[in-house]
Amino acid sequence: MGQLNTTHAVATHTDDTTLDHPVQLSIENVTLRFPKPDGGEFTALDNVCMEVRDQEFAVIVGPSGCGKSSLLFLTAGLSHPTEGQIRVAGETVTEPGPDRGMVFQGYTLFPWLTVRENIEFGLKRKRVPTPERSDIAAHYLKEVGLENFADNYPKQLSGGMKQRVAIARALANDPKILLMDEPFGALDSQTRLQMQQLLLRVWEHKKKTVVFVTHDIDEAILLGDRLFVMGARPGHIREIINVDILHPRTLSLAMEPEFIALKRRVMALLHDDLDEMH
Ligand SMILES: Nc1ncnc2c1ncn2[C@@H]1O[C@H](COP(=O)(O)OP(=O)(O)OP(=O)(O)O)[C@@H](O)[C@H]1O
Repeated sequence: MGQLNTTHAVATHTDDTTLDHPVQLSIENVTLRFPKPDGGEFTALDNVCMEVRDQEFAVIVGPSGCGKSSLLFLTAGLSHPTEGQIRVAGETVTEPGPDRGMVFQGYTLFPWLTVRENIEFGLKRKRVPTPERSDIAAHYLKEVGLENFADNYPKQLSGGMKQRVAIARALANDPKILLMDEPFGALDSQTRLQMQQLLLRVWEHKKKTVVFVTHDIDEAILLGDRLFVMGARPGHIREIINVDILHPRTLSLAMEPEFIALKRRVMALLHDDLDEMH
């Protein structure tokens, strides 16, 4: 594939700079079962294997109930696999830790702290000295465009602004991986598009390893380097799709043939899955 006559270029595999990066997240033969109320067990995830490389933007996309959130919760250390293991930078995950930053759909800011204090929260816990803390907070306030809201409380912010604070707070701790579970799911469509652009810009600056869960195919293709398409009953990885489109990416990408072809491919996979469920 070569250059397009548009603002978005399609990468060849030799352009793909993350291919030779070390593996940052490794999900190894992970099975997750829950006890059923009437006895027996329900298998939510079946032998899931995936690897995410340093600086890669990985998107997990799939139908409702296929286990996307469960996989992210396991990676966060908020729950434990029935079988298999998860490693971050080679270390087995046993509990939540500062190496994994989390941004979820619900606004999880501390309501009694200002925007600046929310962003500084993790740094304070790590006993980072005050001047350094202030510099880091100022940097991330600027990164998410909230310099003028540093002293506001969460209740004074819109939904999009709250999620910008959540992103800044997660990044301020300099995690190895940013875990994002439908972070824009509660936002109106216009704000959601703006947030996607903001996240892309921040990612293009910071090049953090990201694992992002969504059921929105457009969002998945716009943001992701690789899509892990999941199927349900039980949850499994159906296919891994490379999104060979160079950055910077903008919303106009959705009009381009490569984007539409990828969207068709993912939709076909998800529809197959729905057909199997009926
Ligand atoms: N604590 C639990 N106890 C029993 N079953 C659970 C539990 N948590 C999740 N499940 C089940 O596991 C399956 C996967 O759930 P999960 O929330 O991970 O899916 P999802 O793909 O994130 O769905 P959605 O897109 O609707 O949020 C679902 O069938 C869900 O009902």
